[in-house]
Amino acid sequence: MSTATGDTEGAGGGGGAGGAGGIVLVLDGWGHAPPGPGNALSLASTPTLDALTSTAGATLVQASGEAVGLPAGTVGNSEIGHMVIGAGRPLPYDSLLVQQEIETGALAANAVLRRTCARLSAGGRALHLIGLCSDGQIHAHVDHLRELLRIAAAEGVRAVWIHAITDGRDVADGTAAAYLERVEKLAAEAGVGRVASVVGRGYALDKSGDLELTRVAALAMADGAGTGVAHPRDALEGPGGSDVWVRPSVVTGAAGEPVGAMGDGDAVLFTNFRSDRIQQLADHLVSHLPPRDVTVLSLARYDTRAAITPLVDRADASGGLADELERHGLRSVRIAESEKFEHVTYYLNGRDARVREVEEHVRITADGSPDHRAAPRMNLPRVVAAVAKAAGRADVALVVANLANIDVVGHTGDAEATVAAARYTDEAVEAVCATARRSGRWVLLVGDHGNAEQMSKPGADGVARPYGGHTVNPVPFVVVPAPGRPVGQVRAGGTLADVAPTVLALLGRPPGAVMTGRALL
Ligand SMILES: O=C(O)[C@H](O)COP(=O)(O)O
Ligand SMILES: [Mn+2]
Ligand SMILES: [Mn+2]
Repeated sequence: MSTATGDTEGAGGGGGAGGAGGIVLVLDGWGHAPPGPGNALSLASTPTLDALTSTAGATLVQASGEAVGLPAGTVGNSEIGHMVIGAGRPLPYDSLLVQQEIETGALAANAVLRRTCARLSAGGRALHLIGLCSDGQIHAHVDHLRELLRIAAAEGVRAVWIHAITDGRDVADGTAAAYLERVEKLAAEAGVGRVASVVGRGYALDKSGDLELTRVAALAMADGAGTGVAHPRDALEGPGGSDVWVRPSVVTGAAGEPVGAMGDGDAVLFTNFRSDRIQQLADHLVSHLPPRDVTVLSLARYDTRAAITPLVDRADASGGLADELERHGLRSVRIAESEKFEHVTYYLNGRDARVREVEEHVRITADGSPDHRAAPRMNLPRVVAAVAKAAGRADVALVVANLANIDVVGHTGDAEATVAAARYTDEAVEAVCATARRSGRWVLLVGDHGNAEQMSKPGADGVARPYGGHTVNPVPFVVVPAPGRPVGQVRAGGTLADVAPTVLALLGRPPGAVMTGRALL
């Protein structure tokens, strides 16, 4: 992963910039939908964004589904959004690659998976499947679990334990019971598999570094240490208050013993296709399991410290904006709060942790794990100040900043807090545009996927519930010209793949050789 610096500029020097250069603002979760009661963006007072999105420099671009390299009809997400913004082309995302390997039969023929199943079958040992149980398609999909259960049964594995992680963030809260029921049905259809533990994603998928949350999740899955329940759905009755915070619960047998603790000779397969939130748990589990000799695999490649063998590998994302800026010797400063720091560095660079000589990373850190519902402004003033500081430097060609509020607060599902987040974001955009005018820079604003424009959604039972997940809506794309340098009408019908070519054009450079996107100017 990328190196982090404090609120001051990171190390590094060199690399002049032709002209004053520009500022790219990724407004995370900034989707477009008609005004309406569930659209927090249209409900909020956002005079600056309203004016900017009504200019000739504004259009809508696609940020979901096949336009960015996701399965058709799939909502966008921050990882693929920032990867495609950086790559200048759609990238087959891990969820699409897994789906393709299921459809072609390649996953069922995977040598590592078949060898592992054969060993478990011969030795009477268990396979443990750990993953987010929903069809949110941001981190995982229960359809992938269905295929893995089918393969395990076909390969003769007789003991398969499912360690279910409940969602409530990528799908509506209050739907965990329906998904648990769906998982049990999938196991019954496959003829193998039982739920052994149920843990909320707040514990199991923490990525803030709160290792106590990770520890209690891992102990429930590995050792059967947690609140004992007779049936998986009983875990939802606990005090957690939401699907996200279902306390680590363990299904127990007649004598109160955990039914599916991990034993010597077992194997674990993580079924999330996205790494950033499960890697903390995976690393902890790998270090906790010994002296038990347990094989650990993952469905897709993870950015863990431990070497975990993936069943499906990643697409190449090199040759993007970071490589082109380096090739032209153009210095960039990347700025974001912790929640989105990896996105404007590691993911924008194509999941490449190398910090280039012409790159500086600024992480704006928050104290503790803040309650975003109560504090929707987050650390915006410090992000804006860091942007102004970088924009004031003549050696900086490009400032890239992520304004996280609309998405991070949107994920709480609290429409009122998200309206406030949108208002604060509008103020921040006005401040950045003023900085740009003072420093003679252009500004490019773009969403990475939708979220706040849809804050309610009917659940599986048809009942409208608060919805904090992402959408398939297009996102606004706006170029604010540098003072005295008009840009004219931007082209309609674009996608996130056109952002990097547009940035390079604004910097007076051609698109990268492997970029299929084209400048929208
Ligand atoms: O991980 C999360 O916070 C959400 O599940 C996905 O949000 P992101 O794709 O915007 O990070
Ligand atoms: Mn995002
Ligand atoms: Mn999000």
